[in-house]
Amino acid sequence: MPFKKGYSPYLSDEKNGDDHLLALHRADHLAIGWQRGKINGKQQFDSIRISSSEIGLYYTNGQAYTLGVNSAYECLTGLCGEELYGRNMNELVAHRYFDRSVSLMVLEQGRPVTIPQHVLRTGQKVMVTGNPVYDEEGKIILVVTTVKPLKKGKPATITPASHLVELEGIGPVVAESEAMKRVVHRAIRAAYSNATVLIQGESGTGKEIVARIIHEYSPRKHKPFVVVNAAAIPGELFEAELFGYYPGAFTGARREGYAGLVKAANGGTLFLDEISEVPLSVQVKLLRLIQNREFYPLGSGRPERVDVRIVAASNRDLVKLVQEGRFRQDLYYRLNVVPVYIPPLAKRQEDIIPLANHFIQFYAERYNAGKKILTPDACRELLNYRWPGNVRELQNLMERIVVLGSGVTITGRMISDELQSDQLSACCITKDSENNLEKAVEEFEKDLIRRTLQMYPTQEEASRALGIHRTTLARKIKKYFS
Ligand SMILES: Nc1ncnc2c1ncn2[C@@H]1O[C@H](COP(=O)(O)OP(=O)(O)OP(=O)(O)O)[C@@H](O)[C@H]1O
Repeated sequence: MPFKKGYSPYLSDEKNGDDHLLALHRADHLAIGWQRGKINGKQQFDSIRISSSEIGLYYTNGQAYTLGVNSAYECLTGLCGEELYGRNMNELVAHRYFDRSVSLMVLEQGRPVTIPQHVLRTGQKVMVTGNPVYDEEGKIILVVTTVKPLKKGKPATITPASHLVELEGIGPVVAESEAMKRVVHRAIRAAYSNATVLIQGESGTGKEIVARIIHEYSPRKHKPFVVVNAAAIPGELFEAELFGYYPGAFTGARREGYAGLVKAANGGTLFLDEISEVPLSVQVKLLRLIQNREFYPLGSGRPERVDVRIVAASNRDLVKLVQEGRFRQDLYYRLNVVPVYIPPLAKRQEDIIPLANHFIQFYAERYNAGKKILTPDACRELLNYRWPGNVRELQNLMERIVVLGSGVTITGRMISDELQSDQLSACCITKDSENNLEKAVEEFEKDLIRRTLQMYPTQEEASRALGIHRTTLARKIKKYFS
C-alpha cells in the first residue's frame, strides 16, 4: 500500500489495507498516549511500551538504534530484549544476530519493506515488515517492524533453523557457535583423506555425530560405518568381538566362527568409541591394524588384510592415561593424527537455544505434541545452566518437557523444575548404591542386547551370540523394548 510521507499512516490512517498495520492498531495496549511527532527518543518510547500483541514488534529510531521489542518478539525469535536495547542494527548484523536488517532497508529506501529474515543467533526464520514513521518535516524518526512466523500454522520457533547443517545420512547438525562450526569444518576437511582422526570431548558433546560427518563426507560413504563402543564390551570378549574367531577358537564360541567388527567395516569406517576402555592386551593388536591394516582372528595363524578408516573418540584424558601406563603411547600417537576437540556445551552458549529448538521440533513431531515455544524466561534458564551431561542432557530434557507439557509455551519454571528433579533423582541414586548398580547392570544388558540384535539377522543367532536361551532373549526384549 502507498505510504505518504509526512504523517505516519500507522498513527493516522485506520483504514489502510496493510495486514500488519491493522493488526498493530488492534493489538492491546497499543498506541496508548502515543502522540504524533513526540517519538524521537527512548524516553518517550518507554511510555508507549507494547506488551500483549500476538505479533512481534521491534522498534528502532531514525539512526537504527534499537529502542525496544515486545515479549511476542522475544518468543518468536528467542532473542532477549535486554540484549538488544540501545544497539545499532549495523552492529547486530555485523555480529550475526540477523542475516539482514529490514530497519536499515527502510531507512535507506524511505518506504515499508517486507522480507524473510533469519535470526542467526537462535536459528529462527521470520517474516518482517518494517514501517517508517515520519515527523512533520518528513524525516524518519522511528522504524516499527512487525515480526511473524515465516509459515502460517508453523511457528518460526520450531521450524528448522538456518544454522543447521543438513547432512545427508545424518540429519541436522546444529553448529551456531564459532567453536562448533570449526569442528564441523575440520571434520569435513579431514573426511577426504584417509587419515586417522581422534575426537575428544566430554560425554554427550557430539563425538559420534562428528564421526558420522567424517564418514558421510568421505569417499567411503556408501560402505559400512561400524560403531564399536569399547565401554560396552566386556574385556574378555573384546578381541573376539573386534577381530572375530575361527570355529572352535574357544569354549563357547559359535560353531561356524564369527567374522568380527573390523571385517564388518571393510571398505568403510570403524568408529572406536570410548577408546580408553580398550584392554591393554588388545591395544597392541589395534596398533598393528592401524599400521599394517591387518589382523589375526582368534584361532588363526594367518593375518587378514582389511581396508578400514579408523576414527576414535574418548571422553577421558588420554595423555594422562598414557602417563599412568593405562594407555599405550604408540597407539595414542597413531590415533592422534588429526585431533578434533569438541568443547563442552556450556562453553558454546550460542548452540544452546538452537539445539533446544531443534530437539523441541523433533520431539513435537515424534509425539504429535503440536506447537511448542520457548519463552524468553525459558531461554534464560537454559543459558544459565551448566549442562554437565552436555547435548545429550539437553536432548533428554527437551524430550521430557515435550512429552509432559500440555500447553504451547515452555516456560522458565518448567525448565527449572525439571532440572531440579533431575538433580534430586541423581542424589537418590548416589544414596542408594544397590539400586544404582542394578540400574547400571540393566542399562549395560539393554545396550548389549540392542547391539547384538543389530548385528544378527535373527533372534536365534543373537541369542547364541549372547550365550543365552532364545526364550530368555525374547523375555528380555519384551522387558526392555516393548
Ligand atoms: N551439534 C549437534 N546437533 C544436533 N544433535 C547433536 C549435536 N551434538 C550432539 N547431538 C545429539 O546429542 C546426542 C549425544 O551426541 P553423541 O552421541 O554424538 O555424543 P558423544 O560425545 O558421542 O557421547 P558419549 O561420549 O557418551 O559417547 C545424540 O543424540 C546426538 O545426535
